[in-house]
Amino acid sequence: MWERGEQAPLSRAEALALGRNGTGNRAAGAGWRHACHVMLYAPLPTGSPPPGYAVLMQLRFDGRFGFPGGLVEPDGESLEAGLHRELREELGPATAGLRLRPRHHRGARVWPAGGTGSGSDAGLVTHFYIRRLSWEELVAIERGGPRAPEHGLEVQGLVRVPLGSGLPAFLRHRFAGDAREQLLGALLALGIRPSPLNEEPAGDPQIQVAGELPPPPQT
Ligand SMILES: O=c1[nH]cnc2c1ncn2[C@@H]1O[C@H](COP(=O)(O)OP(=O)(O)O)[C@@H](O)[C@H]1O
Repeated sequence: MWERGEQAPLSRAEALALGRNGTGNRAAGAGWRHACHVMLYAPLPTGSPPPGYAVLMQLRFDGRFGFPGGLVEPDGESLEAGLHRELREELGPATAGLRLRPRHHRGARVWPAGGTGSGSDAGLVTHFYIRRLSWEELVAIERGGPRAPEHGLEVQGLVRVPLGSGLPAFLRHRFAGDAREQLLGALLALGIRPSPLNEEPAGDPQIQVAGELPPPPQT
């Protein structure tokens, strides 16, 4: 079972200072694997209804939702190069020219060895990036998705996150790693939050959005 890290997010530099597989944090008896995922989003064309953004996630092979990305090679591949490689594999050729920079890094979380339930003796660091696209870039990536090498294998398809009344229901899905927390944090940063008015009537104890949703009605 994945246990949520309690610590505050680390900066890119702090997370890299932990080291990589077998090269860092020997005192803890384990190296660190680094995984990078990115939220790609774009403003909708002028005149579109609020909240005015399209935000991409993907349905993974394991039935969970997550952001595009994956594990960085332990042999010196930079975080951004690893993320870019994963994007080309998962989303296809439309991402080939996409520039991903350290300034797009929005924080990292540390998952000590065994915390993923994978049985791996390496801890995991999940890095989160946010990259704004033009509308044309986003649509090109969506259209190119079926041509990606991993389409239908690791990735079942890209989805736009429903940002209106469907958001609370979307958040009930299962998410990979800390993707749900990453999504919520990114949406809040964009000024998007689930409206209590849009909340479904029967309260679901699994839905807890920054403690802002009202308690379920007493029946
Ligand atoms: O969107 C995400 N946000 C945060 N962590 C994620 C996300 N997707 C997957 N993970 C976690 O990161 C690790 C590696 O990710 P992923 O499965 O994408 O890599 P891979 O495709 O290289 O095997 C997994 O343990 C997974 O739980």
